[in-house]
Amino acid sequence: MHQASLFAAQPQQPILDAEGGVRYLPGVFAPDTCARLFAELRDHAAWNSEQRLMYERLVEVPRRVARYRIGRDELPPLLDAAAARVREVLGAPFDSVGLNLYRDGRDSVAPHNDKLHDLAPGQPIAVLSLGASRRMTIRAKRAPHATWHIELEAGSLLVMSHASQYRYDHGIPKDPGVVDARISAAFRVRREADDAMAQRL
Ligand SMILES: O=C(O)CCC(=O)C(=O)O
Ligand SMILES: [Fe+2]
Repeated sequence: MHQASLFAAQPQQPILDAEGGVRYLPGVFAPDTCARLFAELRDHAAWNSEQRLMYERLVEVPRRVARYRIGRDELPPLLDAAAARVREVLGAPFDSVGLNLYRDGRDSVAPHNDKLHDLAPGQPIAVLSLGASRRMTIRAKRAPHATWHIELEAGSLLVMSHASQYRYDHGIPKDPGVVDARISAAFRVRREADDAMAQRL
């Protein structure tokens, strides 16, 4: 089975497809920008605990989350600036951002693909990492389940194509060695925003 670990100082593209596959871009944001944004989000984002139905029981998801519509909700100011930068770097009209707060290595996100029904086809999903590094596991849904482990460092963008969500799951496994917090900001383009833009062209 294909297994690869990436701990990269250079851009990487572990998965290829017609929409850019999966790319890891380290160092897009400078360390001091990341530190300020991390502190702003940790202290001022509208964090929620969410519950999920699992085996007919409601359980709390093992992280905190917050969501904003870019251009419609009032974003924490540094997040607004970061969103503009991510739009510019990737040339995609991101209009929503989902935040995840992993308080320490006991927090995690289970393997999943991002729900595609309200996302614009052909547009990427970009995950900005802040705070502690955490390892993302990306795994092909089909046997023999090729797997990549990518160390997501502060300041990096992990960019996943829309198409990749059909063929791969991604997750952040628990890691007892991690004692510090991490925040990720997942930028997405909603389907309706893309339609509205197409109608204006
Ligand atoms: O925190 C991460 O790096 C991944 C988050 C994620 O997969 C999601 O919000 O859908
Ligand atoms: Fe995800």
